[in-house]
Amino acid sequence: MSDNTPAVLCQNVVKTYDTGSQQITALQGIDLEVHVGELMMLVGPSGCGKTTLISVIAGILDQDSGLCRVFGEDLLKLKNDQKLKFRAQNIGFVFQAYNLLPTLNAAENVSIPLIINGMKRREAVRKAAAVLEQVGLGDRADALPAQLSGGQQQRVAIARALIHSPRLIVCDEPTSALDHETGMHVLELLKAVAVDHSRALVIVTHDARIFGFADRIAQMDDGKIVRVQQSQPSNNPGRTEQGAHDVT
Ligand SMILES: Nc1ncnc2c1ncn2[C@@H]1O[C@H](COP(=O)(O)OP(=O)(O)OP(=O)(O)O)[C@@H](O)[C@H]1O
Repeated sequence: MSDNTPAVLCQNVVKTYDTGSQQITALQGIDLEVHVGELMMLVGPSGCGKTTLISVIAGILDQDSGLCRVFGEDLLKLKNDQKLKFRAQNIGFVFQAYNLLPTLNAAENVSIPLIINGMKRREAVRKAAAVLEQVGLGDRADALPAQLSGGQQQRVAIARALIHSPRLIVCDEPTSALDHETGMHVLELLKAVAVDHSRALVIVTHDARIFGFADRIAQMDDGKIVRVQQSQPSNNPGRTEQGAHDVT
């Protein structure tokens, strides 16, 4: 990988879902580049393809055509076990529905990426408790997902995406269940990771309160990227999109 290899490179990415009765083209030729050290937000109306796009980027879904590379790696070209390994080492994903394992407690859920990457269970759970502390859940490490509120489950999911220090973190609506203060804290944590300069973040959001954390904002509509805006530096991350301006 050369120094200027982007964290994410999508070229003419197309994805169609076949439901049997109909075909839905969710991505209609996406071109997108996310730089290393960048926090890119993806915004757009419901159903425009945001979750589909980040699922392709994270190697959870295969595109039908077009190119998608993550840190120079074309995930479509990897065999299944290689792809799983690449994802486990390099990508953290925060799902919209959190996807926590119901029979594992918070610390055990957060420890999963470390265990997949070969760490001993006891050490992984100990590290997980420390990351839970960072997201304000130090006292809920033993709780099962069903014993946690939606916002607490969301923070467990965020801790799980961060724990193995992946180079790419992809989040689907990471603040949807969080109050203002907790949402800002979580974004500060995520942003601090991206500022590391060897990593990148892609965040799907409808939450105007967090637009100010973005370096750039990509606007999607009907399966396409229609605009990419540079976010202006601001000391007020709670500002809205009016503060962004077009990149030309
Ligand atoms: N598994 C699936 N099978 C069939 N169609 C799907 C599937 N997943 C998504 N779609 C369709 O693909 C299109 C894009 O969906 P997607 O979830 O990517 O949009 P989105 O922008 O993330 O929406 P939202 O903001 O509501 O989460 C929609 O028309 C949706 O109905």
